[in-house]
Amino acid sequence: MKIFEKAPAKINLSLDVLYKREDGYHEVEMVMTMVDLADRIEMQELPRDTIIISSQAGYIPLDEKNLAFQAARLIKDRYEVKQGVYIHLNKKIPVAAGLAGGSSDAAAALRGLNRLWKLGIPEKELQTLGAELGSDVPFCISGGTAVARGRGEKLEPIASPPQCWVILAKPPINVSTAEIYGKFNAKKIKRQPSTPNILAAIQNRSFDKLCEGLGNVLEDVTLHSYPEVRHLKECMQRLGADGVLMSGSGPTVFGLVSKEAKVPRIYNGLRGFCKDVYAVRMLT
Ligand SMILES: C[C@](O)(CO)[C@H](O)COP(=O)(O)OP(=O)(O)OC[C@H]1O[C@@H](n2ccc(N)nc2=O)[C@H](O)[C@@H]1O
Ligand SMILES: Nc1ncnc2c1ncn2[C@@H]1O[C@H](COP(=O)(O)OP(=O)(O)OP(=O)(O)O)[C@@H](O)[C@H]1O
Repeated sequence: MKIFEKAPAKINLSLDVLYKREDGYHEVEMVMTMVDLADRIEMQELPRDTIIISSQAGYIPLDEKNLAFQAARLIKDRYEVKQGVYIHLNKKIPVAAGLAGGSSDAAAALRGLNRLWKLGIPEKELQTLGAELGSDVPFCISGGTAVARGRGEKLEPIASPPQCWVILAKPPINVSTAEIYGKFNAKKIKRQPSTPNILAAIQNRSFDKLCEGLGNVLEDVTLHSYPEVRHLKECMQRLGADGVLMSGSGPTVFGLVSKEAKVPRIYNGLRGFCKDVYAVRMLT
């Protein structure tokens, strides 16, 4: 049997860091939502006890470093599944971009293998498993829009933001999440927390307040270390996006745009100097 799962990209509408924890992770509070830029994952059962990963993308690991491989191994070990699986990743989400591409693949593999092997694992339990693979994986299991707390695994689903266009642009650099959290100094934050403002904007269905409320405390760290990200953010603002923010630890910058007529101008303006540009919708 062969099954398919979609693995959409996420963006952070807010990202507040409360403090650094004893375990080295940071306690966060953030609002995340999905956009309709997605990898497509194909899973096929193998009679042999093996996990094989392939992808059309030449630039991701295909061995045990791949998060989809780790997801398959975890579910096989935990539920004593003897069959194997062949997983093909049709990558569309740029890698190491701050869009949770690998995390979403891992979540899609957990959801898909739960179906393929008829394990009947409830969603909450899949999220607990996912947390062993990465902080963004639990959110990617359920998707939608949610407030994430803890290190990202404590989720509270909320209403979707007002519908709009999302323009994503990734400069040609890779940014390590560990490096950015490592350089972040919680004591030096100048900004007010953004999460309450985003929650209020969503509750009031106000696109303007959503744009005003956008905030990510990791942005200053990445913009300081990688000036090309700052340049991209300034370009997107100049081209007329209504609200602009870096997603996650970067380097992807997203712009929210309410009027469809403005999208081609911003898209084409960015494409002039940046290869990875996407105009997508939020997934509601
Ligand atoms: C930046 C975000 O993408 C925002 O959604 C997430 O907070 C990071 O999620 P992720 O990439 O799934 O992160 P993980 O793979 O769990 O962790 C990568 C590294 O980021 C740092 N990390 C991650 C999450 C967190 N709450 N605090 C941290 O300090 C840790 O150094 C960790 O070693
Ligand atoms: N299935 C996968 N797809 C993409 N990258 C993967 C995958 N599995 C492992 N990786 C590795 O994970 C690293 C981070 O890639 P990913 O695209 O998940 O980053 P990201 O979008 O910044 O994630 P996040 O937003 O969760 O921090 C890369 O170095 C990549 O080699």
